[in-house]
Order: sequence, then C-alpha cells, then structure tokens
Amino acid sequence: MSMYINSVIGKALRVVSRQNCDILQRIATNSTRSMSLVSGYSFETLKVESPKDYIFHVEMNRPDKLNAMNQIFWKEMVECFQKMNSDPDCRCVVISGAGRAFTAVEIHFLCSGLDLSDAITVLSGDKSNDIGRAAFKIHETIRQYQESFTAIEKCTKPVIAAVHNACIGGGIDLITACDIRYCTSDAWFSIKEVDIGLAADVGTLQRLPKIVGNDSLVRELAYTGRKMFSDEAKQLGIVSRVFPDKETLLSGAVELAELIASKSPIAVQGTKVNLIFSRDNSVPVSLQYAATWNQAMIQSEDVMKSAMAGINKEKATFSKL
Ligand SMILES: CC/C=C\C=C\CC(=O)SCCNC(=O)CCNC(=O)[C@H](O)C(C)(C)COP(=O)(O)OP(=O)(O)OC[C@H]1O[C@@H](n2cnc3c(N)ncnc32)[C@H](O)[C@@H]1OP(=O)(O)O
Repeated sequence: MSMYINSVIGKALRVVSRQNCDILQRIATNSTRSMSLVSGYSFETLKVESPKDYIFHVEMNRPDKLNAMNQIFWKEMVECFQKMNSDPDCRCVVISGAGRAFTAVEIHFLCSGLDLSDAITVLSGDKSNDIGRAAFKIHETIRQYQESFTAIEKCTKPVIAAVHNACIGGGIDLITACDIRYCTSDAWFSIKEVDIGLAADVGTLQRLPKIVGNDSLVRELAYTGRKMFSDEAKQLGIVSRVFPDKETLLSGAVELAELIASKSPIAVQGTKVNLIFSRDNSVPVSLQYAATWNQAMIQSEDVMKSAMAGINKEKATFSKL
C-alpha cells in the first residue's frame, strides 16, 4: 500500500515539476513569437501561421484563382499535413481559403496532370496514347490527389475547416476529410464533379455519406451538383456552426482550436485516431482497438494531471507530444 502511495506521490511531483517547466517554456515562447508565418512551413499555395500557442492556421493561398487546386497544391497539402502531424508545437489546425472563396478546384489539372483538352484527346481514343498505359498513369495521379486529403485524416491533430463563400468540387472532398466544419452564412457547397462529366474521386463520395447520414440527400446532391447553402448544410450536420462573416468565422474556429489545444494531446489525438478507426471498422473490432490503444495511453501522465487539475479546480497544462 505504501509503495503504491509513494508511486502516486512520486508521479504527482514529477507532474508538477514538468508543469512548471511547461509554464516557463510557454512564457519564453510567447515573449518571442510574433503572429507570423511558421518557420519551416514555406509553401507556394498554402500560408501557415500560428495565431495562438499550439494552433496552426493553414490558408489556401491562391486568392486570384479562388483557391483553385493546382498540381503544386496537391503536393504541398501532403507535405504540410505530414509536417504538422509530427510537429509538437501543433495541436489543432484551422484551414481556410484566402480571398473571396474557400475553394473552386482548378479543372485544368484533372486527369494525370494534363489539362482538360489533353484529357479529352486521351478519352476520345488518341491511338498514339495507349489506353492501358494512360489508365495506369491516371490511376496513379488520382491516388496521389486522394492522398492530399487523406493526409488531413492521417494527421492526428484535429482539423477545423472554416468555409466562406464557394466550396466547390474538390473543396467538398477536402472539408469532408476534416474533423469539424464551420462556415459563414454566405457559404455554398456544390458536388460539382457531375457537371464536368466525372464521378467525384478524391473523398466526397466516400466520406460525405458517413458525415450526413442521409443517403437520399447525398445522392441528390451528387447526381445534380446543385448548390446547397449554409442553412441546409447546418441542418444536415455538414457544418456544425454558421457565422455571419469571415472574420467571426475565423475567430470562432481559432477559439474552438484553443479549447481543443488546452486538453491533453494524448487524449485528443487518441480520440481522433479511434474515431477514424471506428468509422471504418465494426463496433466489436473498434472496441478491441480502443482497449489496446488505452492499455498504454491510460498510463500517460496526462491522466493523472487531468484528474488532479479536476480535483483542485485548476487548469492542467500538458507536455508537448
Ligand atoms: C483527380 C481529380 C481531383 C479532383 C477533382 C475535382 C473536381 C472538381 O472540383 S469539379 C469542380 C471544378 N470547378 C468548377 O467547376 C468551378 C469553376 N469556377 C466557377 O464556376 C466560377 O469561377 C465561380 C466559382 C462560380 C466564381 O465565379 P466568379 O465570381 O464569376 O469568378 P471568376 O471570374 O469565374 O473566377 C475568378 C478567377 O478565378 C479563376 N478560377 C475560378 N475557378 C477556377 C477553376 N476551377 N480553375 C481554374 N481557375 C479558376 C478564374 O479563371 C478567374 O481567373 P482570371 O485569371 O481572373 O480569369
């Protein structure tokens, strides 16, 4: 019994001393950090800033083209989210679009990096271009584009999509890979692929039905490409909050990110991993996975810290992960 008490006291002391180190470290960081680009995150199509401790704001940054997604974007998304995944200074991400629209995918880069007219040539049976080889190449490209949004799911830090104005085609693929979606009242959504003669192929058809839980409506939207406005998106649960304008949207998203980032990163990231696992697996298999996950994670110092903070009505701070 005394061994147990000693170990609890020992653990608690270690927790408190690390808490103090954390606080000092945070004060030091705060005094030097300016609200600017995060170093090491230099991209052409994405701007990454840190508005608050542990919060990263990724802004799609091609405002002149309404944040159309070009080849550089597809590549940079993977690099950026992989980097944030292993960055201990990042605990929660907000993604938004610069300028007047969230995103309107650039149609020139469909089909194996060719522009649309090249693609049409291939599809109309250009004999100089073997169909089998072209298909393999296109397959590879589509898989790469899929990875650009799967990278959002693979990043264990929660990602909040802040959508204003147009969210078209690939924009919906992107936001359905995010954890939480907020939008402005002027936001509208369109599964536009059908209008360019395509079945959506980078995530919408796979993820949206699991978000919405209304199969009939998903089919209606996907077969017609019709605009869905923010009130309908909210009613369906595609977005969880609607804000009057972009400014309030972004501050609402950052506020939510701050709350998430104040929790144990072990708990938050474990929750994301388990939610995604459960979405893709049966309840019994997912329960088994959760037990295996927590047989290790429950031993984290964060559990003790959280419990003590709760008892003492204090705010816990957690070491970097
Ligand atoms: C493997 C496949 C992976 C992904 C597949 C995804 C499929 C899709 O995303 S399908 C959807 C494709 N996108 C569209 O159909 C949207 C096309 N754009 C529009 O309909 C309009 O631009 C608008 C969004 C309704 C806005 O209209 P408006 O306000 O009149 O602005 P514009 O003058 O049209 O645009 C301003 C500027 O942006 C450029 N731009 C807009 N959309 C695209 C785009 N999709 N691709 C490339 N560029 C785009 C537009 O050309 C203008 O540029 P300028 O240089 O000023 O001319």
